[in-house]
Amino acid sequence: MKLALIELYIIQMPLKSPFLTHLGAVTDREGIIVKITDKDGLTGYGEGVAFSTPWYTEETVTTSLHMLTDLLIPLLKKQPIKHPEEAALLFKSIRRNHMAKSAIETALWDLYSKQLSSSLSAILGGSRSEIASGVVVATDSTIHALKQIEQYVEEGYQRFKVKINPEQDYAFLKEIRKTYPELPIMADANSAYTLKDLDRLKALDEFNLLMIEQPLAHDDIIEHAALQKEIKTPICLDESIASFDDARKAIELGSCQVINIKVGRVGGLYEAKQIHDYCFARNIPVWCGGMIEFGISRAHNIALASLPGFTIPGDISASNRFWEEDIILPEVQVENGFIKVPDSPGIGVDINEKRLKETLLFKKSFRF
Ligand SMILES: O=C(O)CCC(=O)c1ccccc1C(=O)O
Ligand SMILES: [Mg+2]
Repeated sequence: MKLALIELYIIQMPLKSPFLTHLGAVTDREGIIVKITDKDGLTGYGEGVAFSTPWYTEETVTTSLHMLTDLLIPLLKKQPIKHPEEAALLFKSIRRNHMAKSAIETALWDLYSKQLSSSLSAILGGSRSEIASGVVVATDSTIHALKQIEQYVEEGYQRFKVKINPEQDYAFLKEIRKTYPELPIMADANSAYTLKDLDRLKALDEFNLLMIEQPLAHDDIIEHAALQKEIKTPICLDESIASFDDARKAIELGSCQVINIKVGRVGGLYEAKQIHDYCFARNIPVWCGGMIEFGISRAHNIALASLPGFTIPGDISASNRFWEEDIILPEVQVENGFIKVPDSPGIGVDINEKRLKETLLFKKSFRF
């Protein structure tokens, strides 16, 4: 792919309002932007979606920076590649560190698509010109949740996800269902329960949720299979699926009926597409998860979600859901509940250089 330069930017931005789960609050988002320039001056962008602390997965911004600087970029320097898939396979010689790998692998996909003057959506096999948009409500107050849902309904979102835990589940959902009996609602527990909570979880069946996401441990697929036999609500796995093999095993075991595919969590677009293809062939719906990310990662998610198996609106909301001003131009916009899939080369958005500069903490360059 004739790489000439890789630049890493660490940026930081406050969220418009805190994102609360039982695992803690996200008020400020740090992230890594990867820019790869080839010998013809074409550029590809990727984003590292690890958080500042390891509350969601084991990676952090600092571990990602270490992996990129000391291992992944040196690997790419040593081994020239012709296609992003070769990078994905090359990176398998390093265990896990999926978000670090994805940061650079996604930049290679953007660059590769631009080298072919094709949209990333087309390169991945996308079949949709627009994707349905869903949004997440993450608060510890029922009143606030109702207000947010009201606003998001007005903005046209097509699927609503609320965060739940044993302190905020039955009564919380009952209140929401009272106002919105028919709304497409799902709940995400981020591993707040164990099998001891079986009765609590069974009780949620009455709310007709689209699905319940990751109720049990972040690394479990055995107990989720046991739980799925006991509850009617479909289980969707997020944290438990870190790879294609994890997805295959979870489906074989009956641990879930739906999969949330996050590019960063599974190590890049190659792995994400493999999971999609496997699920699509078996009629298992998938949707694209979110990481409170900036526009570069959102743009990659939009391309991925244009694939035919993404039949449920994902956590791909507008730039203005989290940010006063995003780092891409144009920003991600939701119109009548849909986001347009760009047909211009690559991810189809430009970097907002002014915003990048304003939010920049640190920059590092690697010449090839
Ligand atoms: O809309 C988004 O970007 C994020 C949605 C979200 O729920 C989330 C955000 C950060 C970390 C984990 C999760 C999750 O899906 O569990
Ligand atoms: Mg989740």
